[in-house]
Amino acid sequence: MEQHGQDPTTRIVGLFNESAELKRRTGEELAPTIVEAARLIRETLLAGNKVLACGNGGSAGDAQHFVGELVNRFEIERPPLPAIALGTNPVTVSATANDYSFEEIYAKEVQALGQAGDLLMVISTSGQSANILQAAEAAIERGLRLLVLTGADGGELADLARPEEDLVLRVDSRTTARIQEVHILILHGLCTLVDQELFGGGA
Ligand SMILES: O=C(CO)[C@@H](O)[C@H](O)[C@H](O)[C@H](O)COP(=O)(O)O
Ligand SMILES: [Zn+2]
Repeated sequence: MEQHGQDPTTRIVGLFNESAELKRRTGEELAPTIVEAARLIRETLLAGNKVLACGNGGSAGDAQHFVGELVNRFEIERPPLPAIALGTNPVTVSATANDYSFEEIYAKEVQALGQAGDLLMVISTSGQSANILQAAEAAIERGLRLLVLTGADGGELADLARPEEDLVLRVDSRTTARIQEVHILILHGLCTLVDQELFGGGA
């Protein structure tokens, strides 16, 4: 809810309350689906496959953050897990965007790196970013499964997800920043469950 015209301190307290309320509500709505998403990640890794992740702007950072925690570690000592954040090589991204289109930057990497059985995590608060939609389409074509983190009404991205194979975690808000704040909590929840269910650990 927009609350302009307030003094800055009140505005900031309002932001914290809005974020906390959305987190509380999303936890109640999505906890079982987050548990299923962790199962999808676990099945992918146990089958010897890997996780790819992508997003734009802040969500690109979220994809990289999550991958960092899989490859390094989260809360316990455990072996590194195979995960790759897409879009992190400026040479690949600029060449693809320049020679083809910005819409293809992630799809090309999915075609290059994705193998049947891998999981592609796509993060888009609107569910409408063209490069993310093309990545999801390329993943489906190559036999990957999708884990969709989105917001708003899920956009075309949520519609691409197949009920039997993919999972959608949709945060029920229209504000990009608030959705991203909840996405980060979801990602940390997934890390905790991966630690716990694959290695018997976690705080
Ligand atoms: O971090 C933020 C806003 O908090 C921005 O960088 C935001 O991620 C960008 O505008 C993205 O391009 C939005 O894309 P999407 O989430 O709609 O796919
Ligand atoms: Zn941001």
